[in-house]
Amino acid sequence: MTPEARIGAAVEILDRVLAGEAAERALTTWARGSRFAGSRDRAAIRDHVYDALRRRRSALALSGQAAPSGRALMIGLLRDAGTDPTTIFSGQGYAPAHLTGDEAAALAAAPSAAALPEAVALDLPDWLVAPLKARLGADFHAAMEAMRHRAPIFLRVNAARGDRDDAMAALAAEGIATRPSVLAAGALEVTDGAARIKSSQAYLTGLVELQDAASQAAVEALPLQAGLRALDYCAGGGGKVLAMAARVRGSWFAHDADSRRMADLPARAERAGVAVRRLTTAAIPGEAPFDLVLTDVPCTGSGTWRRTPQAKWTLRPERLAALNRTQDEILAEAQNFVRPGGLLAYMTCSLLDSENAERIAAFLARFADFTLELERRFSPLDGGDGFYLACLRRR
Ligand SMILES: C[S@@+](CC[C@H](N)C(=O)[O-])C[C@H]1O[C@@H](n2cnc3c(N)ncnc32)[C@H](O)[C@@H]1O
Repeated sequence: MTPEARIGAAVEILDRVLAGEAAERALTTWARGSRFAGSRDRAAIRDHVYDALRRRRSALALSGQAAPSGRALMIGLLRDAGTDPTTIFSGQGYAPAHLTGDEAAALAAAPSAAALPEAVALDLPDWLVAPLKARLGADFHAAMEAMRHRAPIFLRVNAARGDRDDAMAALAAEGIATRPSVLAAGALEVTDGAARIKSSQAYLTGLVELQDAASQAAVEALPLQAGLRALDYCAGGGGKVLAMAARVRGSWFAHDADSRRMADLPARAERAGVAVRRLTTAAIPGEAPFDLVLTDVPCTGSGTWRRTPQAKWTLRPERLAALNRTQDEILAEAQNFVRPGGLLAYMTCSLLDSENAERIAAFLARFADFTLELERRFSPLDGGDGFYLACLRRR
């Protein structure tokens, strides 16, 4: 496909996403109906679509148009990249059709990138600027600029299967280039060949797992002693419990309010060479107390919006408030299962204080037998996703 045809495909897919379809689904549907597209084409189109979704607000402003559409976003994105959109929207061959009179007039009247208001230039909903500034301070601008770009891909080396050098060599032999990340001892950043990861032997045999480096760093910061009994209370697919189990020997338990979310956990644990027992909510009291209860709670995911940019635009204050209530409830439930002297760990992939330090302050005000022992905050400027960890010790 020509570069113009790829942009035409992105326009088509973006229109479906703007009409309410999930980006992944729209990309897959398009690829199924477009067998002529090779893997490089699909990767380039995917990049266009995700760039446009991350930079939806600035791209629309740079197009000069009022209503978002695939064409408007791609016109704005091209302008942002310093390309004259009329050279791509040429109507020739498989290129998208010429700019209409209205599109050309809007483009001529559109502001320059330098003239965009802060929230528009940084691609943020207005209401999130103040809380993010409060949290990030002097890093606000650089961190939000980082969030406008594609996130790096990280692997976690499974210490139960091999060390970092083994993993780098095995991956390199399969055409996947990596470099060590400074964020976590077991983290590798993928620099080439990411599309091959899931079919590689290193992945299929459990030597490496896909996991963001900040998540890995948070798990590495947990004080884990060999022989401990630990419950991952919001286990989902098991990313955290598998990372903990790879670090030290212990008895590992996993729970999720929606047990279907743990469906893949047995296969992942087997691949990783660790044992994790799944528990229903009713079975937890029979196994409690635990030395460690981890609550990797549902959150806005504001630290991961590079990967899930649609979520940035759909979040509303009411949804954030509802999440805060759930976060408080989960902490209040989970503390029941921590032994005296044990640890309650709280994690989010959010940058917002209202989901992080404020929840911990609310918890400590309510449960006087816990003290804050450790707190870590990660921003995209550290290299991985935005992430938060608090460890609370029960007296
Ligand atoms: C951020 S995800 C967990 C991700 C997972 N720990 C991982 O590393 O792959 C949050 C999980 O909390 C679960 N959840 C929501 N409400 C819950 C509750 N009241 N008790 C336990 N789990 C809950 C959700 O079903 C979801 O799977």
